[in-house]
Amino acid sequence: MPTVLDDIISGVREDLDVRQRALPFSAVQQLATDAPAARDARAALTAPGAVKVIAEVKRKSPSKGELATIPDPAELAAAYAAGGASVISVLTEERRFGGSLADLDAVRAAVDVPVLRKDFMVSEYQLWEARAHGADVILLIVAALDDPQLRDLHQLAGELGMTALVEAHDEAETDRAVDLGAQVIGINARNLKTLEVDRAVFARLAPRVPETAVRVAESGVRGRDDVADYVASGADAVLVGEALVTGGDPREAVGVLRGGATA
Ligand SMILES: O=C(O)c1ccccc1NCC(=O)[C@H](O)[C@H](O)COP(=O)(O)O
Repeated sequence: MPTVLDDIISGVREDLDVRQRALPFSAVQQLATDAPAARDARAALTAPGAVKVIAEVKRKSPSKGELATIPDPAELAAAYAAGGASVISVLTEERRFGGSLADLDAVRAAVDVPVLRKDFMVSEYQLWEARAHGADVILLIVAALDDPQLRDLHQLAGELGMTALVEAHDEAETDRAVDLGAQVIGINARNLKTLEVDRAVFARLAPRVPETAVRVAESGVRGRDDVADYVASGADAVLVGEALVTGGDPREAVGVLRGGATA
C-alpha cells in the first residue's frame, strides 16, 4: 500500500521529467554556476539571540487542504523577514502544496535572509535547479532516500554551497541523519503515513542529535507556548507554516513566536 509520501514522490518524479525535458542537465548546471553564492543558513540559525524561526510560504497541504491563497509570496516573505525570521521556507511542490519555482524566484528577490527550497528531493537535478533559482538551503527527507542517495545529495548540497536540512521522523531516521554528519537536522512531528502531528516526537528524538548540530523542530506550532515547549526540549529553531499563513499579520506573528524579540 503506497504511503502519502510515496504518492507525493511519484507526482514529483513526473513533474521533474517534464522540467528536465524542457531544461537539460547541462543548462541547469550552468544557471546554478552563474547564480550568486548561497547564503550561510547555518550561521543564520546559530546566531546569538532568540529561538530562530524558519517561516514557511505554504498555500495548501495534504493534511489540511487549502490554507491561504498567498497571491504575493514576495510580500509574505518580506513580512516574515521584517518580523525576524532567520530563514524563509518556500514549498515548491505544485500538486499537493500549490507551490512553484516561480514562488522561490519571487521570495529570493524579496529578502536577504537564506531561503529554503522545501520540496521532495530525489535527484541531483533538483539540487542544481534549487541553486539555479537562488536557494541557500534544501530539504533532504531521510524517509524518501536510501543511504547512498542521502549521502550523494548531502555531499552535492555542500559542493553547491548550500545547507541541507536533513529531516527525520523516528529513531532510525534520526540516527541515519546523525551518521551522515548532517549539521542541520529537522525532527518533523508530522507522521508521513498518518499525517497526524505529535509534538512529543521532538522531545523523544532530539537527545539523539549532537549539540554541535542545529536542531530544528518542524510542524505543529500553533503559538508561542508550542515554541517554548520545543525550545525546552532542545530546539534551536522551529519551522512553521500553517500558523503563520492563517494567523493574521505575518510580521507580528513571527515576532510573537520569537517571544516578542524585535527583528
Ligand atoms: O503539511 C502536510 O500536510 C504535509 C504532508 C506530507 C508531507 C509533508 C507535509 N508538510 C511539510 C512540512 O514539513 C510542513 O509544511 C512544515 O513542517 C510546517 O508545518 P506546519 O507548521 O504544521 O504547517
